[in-house]
Amino acid sequence: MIQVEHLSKAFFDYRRGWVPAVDDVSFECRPGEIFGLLGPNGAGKTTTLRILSTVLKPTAGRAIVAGHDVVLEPEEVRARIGFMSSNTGVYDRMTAWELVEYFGRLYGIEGDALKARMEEIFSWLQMNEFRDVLGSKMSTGMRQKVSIARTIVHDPPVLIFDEPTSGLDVLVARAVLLKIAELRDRGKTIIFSTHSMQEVTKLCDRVAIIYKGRLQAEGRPGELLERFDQPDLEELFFHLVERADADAVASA
Ligand SMILES: Nc1ncnc2c1ncn2[C@@H]1O[C@H](COP(=O)(O)OP(=O)(O)OP(=O)(O)O)[C@@H](O)[C@H]1O
Repeated sequence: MIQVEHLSKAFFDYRRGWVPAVDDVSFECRPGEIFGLLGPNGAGKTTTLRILSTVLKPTAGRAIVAGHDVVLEPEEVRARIGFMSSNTGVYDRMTAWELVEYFGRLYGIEGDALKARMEEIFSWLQMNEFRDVLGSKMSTGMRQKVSIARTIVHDPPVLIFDEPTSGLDVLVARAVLLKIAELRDRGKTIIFSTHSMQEVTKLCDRVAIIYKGRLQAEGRPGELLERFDQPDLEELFFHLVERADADAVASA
């Protein structure tokens, strides 16, 4: 379970001054649910996910992840989450098996328990045929599977994916999304960021549309279309962006 309450994060930038990357954002993600953060470039998605994964501290507000406050108990949070971003890579000189084993050990899993968990993951992700392939020799699809494997090796209840399909071809992207859906069906709490309406429509139980750091709307996709009287997610998105821009002009 993830609870985000009035979360804000501002960065100081010499050119732009204080940039409110995340501005008073609140939402909740529940177990067995995929929650999508949908927004354009620079909307504040990555900053939000970095706060949830304890990489960044918020300027204001709070976030509780798997029962622990991200600022007050970061280690408790880190033990209970898997965070995958485009930086969650593989190492050129380690094989698939060695890399996942290495991360398993970092999470404190050892011996038979680690071996059993790895066998389960390698077969679930169909990674057995490239167990012994070095990172430097892997295809993009293989690398993405290894990234998922290292993210879930400690079987965390909460999974945070920052644009997990960015830069992937349609086949690899589809395989990743199917695995994320399976993790949801196993009862995980999943949050992921995307700028793809299609991914949200296909995958998300609930979505938060974020623009310029602010949450513009949040709810089940179908419910949102009804609430704002829009025919599809794309139209809804443009409607919310135009409304936010008009509000910004009016209050300037
Ligand atoms: N370390 C930083 N220093 C200064 N500004 C930052 C920093 N990190 C993010 N920002 C700014 O905060 C805003 C939100 O950025 P963020 O990366 O969270 O957006 P995003 O929705 O993830 O976008 P993208 O889809 O491009 O990754 C942007 O204006 C960005 O330039």
